[in-house]
Amino acid sequence: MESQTNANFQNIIEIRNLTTTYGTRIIHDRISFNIRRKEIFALLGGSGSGKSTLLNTMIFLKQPTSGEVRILGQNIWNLNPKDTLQCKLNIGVLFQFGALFSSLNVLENLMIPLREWTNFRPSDIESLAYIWLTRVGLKAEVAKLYPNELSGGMVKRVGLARALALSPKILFLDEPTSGLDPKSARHFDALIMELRDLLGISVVMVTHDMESVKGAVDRMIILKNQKIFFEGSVRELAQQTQSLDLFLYQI
Ligand SMILES: Nc1ncnc2c1ncn2[C@@H]1O[C@H](COP(=O)(O)OP(=O)(O)OP(=O)(O)O)[C@@H](O)[C@H]1O
Repeated sequence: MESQTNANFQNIIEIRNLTTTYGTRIIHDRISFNIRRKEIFALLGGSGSGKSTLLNTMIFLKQPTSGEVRILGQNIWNLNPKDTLQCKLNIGVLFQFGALFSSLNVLENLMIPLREWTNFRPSDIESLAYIWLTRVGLKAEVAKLYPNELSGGMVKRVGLARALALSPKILFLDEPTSGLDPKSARHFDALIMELRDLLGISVVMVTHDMESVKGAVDRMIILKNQKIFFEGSVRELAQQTQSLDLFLYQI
């Protein structure tokens, strides 16, 4: 029997024989891999290798042609509407450009999911929004600013706070450090690791940032020619290649 939230599952996500297509074009050809609880997992590969498409199959944006995406034991593309909604509450997504509403200030942006999905009192929603703001390393004064008044790093942090607002079990990040200077990018990596430890979440990210891969990622897959070219840790990859740096930068 499928369990909805079996806390003992070692694999929080299981991809089984997954094939995705656009029209007649095959992007992934029967790929399988697992993502474990509390790990930071990267989807890597060259431009056009299908990283975003794969991420999209896990966040309800792209239906696979065949195969399964199992999250917490459930085949997510085979759920009834009520279970789909419940499953969506287990995931938080930070899109590449933050996806903040430009006409709303930071506090209002953060309160959106809490207003929509909880019955909390307005004063509690506001307090929670402030707590998340602090958790992602932003000061309370930032609450009143509008997105166009924020730096790139701050936009990412607000987007992160909003993705975490409903306490999801899995956080999906699309190119989290793109557009950030190297110092901000490493701070963002450190924040992701800290939040993973603090909240016990699993993190799945699409990235081109090889410093993130080397510094923050536990395991990864590398996509190539519709298949998984490599699956494992940075250390395992290093054992298979003469120059890890050269290899990673050539992906
Ligand atoms: N909506 C779509 N319709 C048709 N083809 C698409 C669509 N989205 C992506 N593709 C194609 O599917 C392939 C994989 O795209 P995808 O965006 O998943 O790759 P990616 O690895 O994330 O690329 P990048 O690193 O450049 O962002 C590409 O050839 C792309 O042109």
